[in-house]
Amino acid sequence: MMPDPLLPAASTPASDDCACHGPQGPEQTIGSLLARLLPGLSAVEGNALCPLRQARGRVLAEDLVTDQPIPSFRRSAMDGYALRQEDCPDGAASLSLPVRGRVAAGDSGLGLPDGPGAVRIFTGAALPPDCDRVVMQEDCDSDGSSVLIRRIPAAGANVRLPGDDLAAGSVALTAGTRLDARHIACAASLGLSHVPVRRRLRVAVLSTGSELTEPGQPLPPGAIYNSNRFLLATRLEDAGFEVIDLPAVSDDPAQVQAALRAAAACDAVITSGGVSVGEEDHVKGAVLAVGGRIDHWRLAIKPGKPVAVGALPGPEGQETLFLGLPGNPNAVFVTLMLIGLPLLRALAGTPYRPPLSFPVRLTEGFRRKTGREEYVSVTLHPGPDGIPLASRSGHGSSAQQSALVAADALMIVPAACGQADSGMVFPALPIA
Ligand SMILES: Nc1nc2c(c(=O)[nH]1)N[C@H]1C(S)=C(S)[C@@H](COP(=O)(O)OP(=O)(O)OC[C@H]3O[C@@H](n4cnc5c(N)ncnc54)[C@H](O)[C@@H]3O)O[C@H]1N2
Ligand code: MOO
Repeated sequence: MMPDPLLPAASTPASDDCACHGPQGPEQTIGSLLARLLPGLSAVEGNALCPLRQARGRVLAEDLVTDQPIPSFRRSAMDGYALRQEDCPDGAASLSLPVRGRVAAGDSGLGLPDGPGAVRIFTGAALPPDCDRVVMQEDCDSDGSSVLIRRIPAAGANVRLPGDDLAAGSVALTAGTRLDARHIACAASLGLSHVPVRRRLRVAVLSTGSELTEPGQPLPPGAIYNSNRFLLATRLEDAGFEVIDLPAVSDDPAQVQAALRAAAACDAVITSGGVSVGEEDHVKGAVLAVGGRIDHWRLAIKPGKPVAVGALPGPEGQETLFLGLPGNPNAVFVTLMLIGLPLLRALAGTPYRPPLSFPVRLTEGFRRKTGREEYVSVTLHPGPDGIPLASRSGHGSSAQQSALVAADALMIVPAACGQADSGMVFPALPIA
């Protein structure tokens, strides 16, 4: 059977995907969770034509096909002289020709008059129809009226052919591409002033916790500042989504339910906190109380074990993706990156691509509990053999935000590894 391109490469069959059975039931791997969820997600409806200068971060709704070859005419790749085949004798060491024309970028094609001759030409200019090569001016001496060519170029030298970049009829940009400067420039080179894009995904962000105080306010005893709200909103905006930034709610079932009901009008709802097993963890219960469901809970990763994925009933009968992330800030960062963003991108119309890791070498060993794959915040330094050296940037707590702030990458320690020794090589994911 051909692998489904949507599914993560590391996906495992649904029947045996439990990395660990805790008292609350199985914990899933990231690969198995994405493999289950991604095929069921389809992109939001609603396309628009977007001016190029506003298209950054938007998702292309259709393939862009070029009807013209790019470039559309033969042009010079160098400043120099355009030559005809018949003026370039085989095996000659050098050649002197009268200069019989001049063509700069933007001039329309110019033919050579009869008789031997070269045409002064500049980079990007249309090649005269009867010429087939260009000699760089560094290989010539000229007084303006004639040119001595010291190195005779081969046929086709320094000529860009029509379709050299893209042949007519080829796909220049594929549907689902999240547009950055490269893609926008490519669309411009096709002559497009607007591109078809998908509607921007609307994602509601709700932080829960009676201990939360907004930055700028005095901090009462026992309280902390709400940082997850800013982490989530900023990261989601960076990813190109429209963020509906809701005020935090206390650990109160009625408040959480009311906020979820309102948030369900968006395409997806992400909460932080209140998703674990304590009596003050009301998020999963609130999802059920408003008529939603929890399909998955608990991942075999550290940080980020208690992650709930499900759906909320939307106001028009549609299902709104629900993602309940844990409260610890580093768990929010990791689970948003590894679970949240892939799911949201699928809703936004971007096909899943597994993250690309690179190898790093651990500098100082540490012991750890087995059973969960761990994403360790590390700083990187150049290594003698080209493999970066990785040092843990904290003590491994998912509440230690300073470790994440200092980190260059997340080093991935496999679930079965109980002793990560100095010198061992692990895969890592870049943070940015
Ligand atoms: N008996 C158990 N207790 C816990 C377990 C467990 O399996 N059994 N799992 C632990 C793990 S792992 C995590 S992660 C946390 C997640 O719990 P919650 O999702 O219920 O999160 P909270 O308890 O609400 O908060 C955890 C921690 O994070 C701080 N927090 C919460 N929201 C914010 C915010 N917006 N900005 C900054 N910091 C926030 C909160 O004050 C707590 O310190 O559960 C463990 N417990
Ligand atoms: O998932 Mo928790 O983040 O391990 O502390």
